[in-house]
Amino acid sequence: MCSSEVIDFERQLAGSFVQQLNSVRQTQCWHIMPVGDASSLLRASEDGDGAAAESDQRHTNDAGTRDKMTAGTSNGTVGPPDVGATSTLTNGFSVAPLNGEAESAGPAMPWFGMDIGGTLTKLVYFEPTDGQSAAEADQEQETLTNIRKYLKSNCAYGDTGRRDEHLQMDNVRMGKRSGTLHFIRFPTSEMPAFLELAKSKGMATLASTICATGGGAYKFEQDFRRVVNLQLHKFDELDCMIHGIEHVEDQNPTECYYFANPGDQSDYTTCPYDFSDPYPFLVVNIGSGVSILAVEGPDNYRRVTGTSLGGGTFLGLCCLLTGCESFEEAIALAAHGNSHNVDKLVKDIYGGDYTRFGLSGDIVASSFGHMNVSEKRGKVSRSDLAHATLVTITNNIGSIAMMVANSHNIGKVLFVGNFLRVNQISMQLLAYAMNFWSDGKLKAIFLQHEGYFGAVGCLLELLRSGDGAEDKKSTESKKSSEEKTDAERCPPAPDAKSKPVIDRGSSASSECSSCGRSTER
Ligand SMILES: Nc1ncnc2c1ncn2[C@@H]1O[C@H](COP(=O)(O)OP(=O)(O)OP(=O)(O)O)[C@@H](O)[C@H]1O
Ligand SMILES: CC(C)(CO)[C@@H](O)C(=O)NCCC(=O)O
Repeated sequence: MCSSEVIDFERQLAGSFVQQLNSVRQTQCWHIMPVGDASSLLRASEDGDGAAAESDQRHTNDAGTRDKMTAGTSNGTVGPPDVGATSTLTNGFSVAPLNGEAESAGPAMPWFGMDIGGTLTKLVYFEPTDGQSAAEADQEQETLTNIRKYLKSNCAYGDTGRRDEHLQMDNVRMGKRSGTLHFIRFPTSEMPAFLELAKSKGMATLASTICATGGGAYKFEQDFRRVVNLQLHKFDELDCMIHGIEHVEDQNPTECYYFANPGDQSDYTTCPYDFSDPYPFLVVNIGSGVSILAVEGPDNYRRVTGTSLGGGTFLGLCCLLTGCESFEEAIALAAHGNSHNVDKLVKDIYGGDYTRFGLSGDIVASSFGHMNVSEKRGKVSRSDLAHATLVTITNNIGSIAMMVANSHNIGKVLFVGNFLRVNQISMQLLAYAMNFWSDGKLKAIFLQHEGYFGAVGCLLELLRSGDGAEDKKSTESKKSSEEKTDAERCPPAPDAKSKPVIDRGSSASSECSSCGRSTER
């Protein structure tokens, strides 16, 4: 994955990360946030002003919180499109307002979408702003008003819940309503405290529909019922993510962006990517683990493969190796480290290049390959270890994404997931590697709302399914037989024992869980 340029690039990254932070702040690149956003335990209490002040400090820009493209682009084409009689928003995009009184179609408020992941829970809250009808206002319970006020007046909830104010989307269309989308996250490990907090805010008294996706929608279903008397309506996490991406991108012309000069290690300029002709594209969702999806058209995608070496691996290994306590701390350490003190390069083995197979001497031959020598172990810093861990995980994901893109003949690769949060090093490395190894044919595309698409898509699924009264996987019925899993293709034999099937993609052959026969994909 690495070349001499990658190596130099990584080196420079380490040295110049602080400089980057400063320069991107000057160019209003909102997604680069100062480190130190350390989370601790979520308490069932409000932080109020103090927390909001802490959060405000992390913003790179007070007014136009989503205008990272405006000053950072090279082509000058950035900004809201000319959409005629629409409202232009402070956050850089526009939507047509609803005419007249708001339509009351859709499930009862409040509208939440929740993605309960292996590491982080993402919550989106939709606040209608298209003018409440008198009837709606009368119906609104005091509890609901209080919850709305509580969510909106804080940027931190307890010690670990955070509202990502810089991602807020105003005048966004959801179903037949328009309003503001708020983005909130907290560690999934704090779910018990979150449920107690929700209970203390009166959620149990609201007969509302809560839709949820992610593995935790299944894992915590009983807890939601027991603690807050809520029945979860569950939706598939990958359906939700794809729909969330398409909807957010549709509402925000600057959602997608790419590095203008991925081959130039000193140029951090980003440009909005025009995603109006999207198909086919690859989605690499880097969460705790990694899922890679090939999207051929609307409601036509397939999970091609995945890897367990993802964001959770980076964080877990970093905590073990450096004693750090949070993702933010791990990223801050990595920014000051040098992975070459940890990794063994081709030239460490060959004394130079391995020319026959085009391997430059500066390519990493073996990640962490120096660490078997006690003298070298004695010399590495915590930062070097953090940097090497980040580079190892990132390069591995990039390498798998490249192989999948090439084998499926797909040129656009969307990288999403919270691993990329405040993680300029990985984004830059992915952009560089994709470009370098494909001779510029593959484009790495990043999205502003990184890890929130599942939660947005989940709320959309609720609206699509009317009152959300039944669990459904929205695209299930549309899957072609090629996309279906063995169990879906073959109806279970009456006496079939359930045998796990690992679906790692089209080239894999596996055994059908139902009939036991070998299947080629
Ligand atoms: N504040 C944070 N706390 C913990 N991890 C964070 C934080 N910010 C970013 N991360 C990174 O994001 C990853 C989780 O990303 P994401 O929320 O997209 O996945 P998830 O939904 O929890 O996991 P999965 O989809 O595999 O169930 C973590 O493993 C870590 O690398
Ligand atoms: C299990 C999920 C889908 C949960 O989001 C994710 O963590 C993942 O895709 N992990 C990688 C699993 C694999 O090895 O394919």
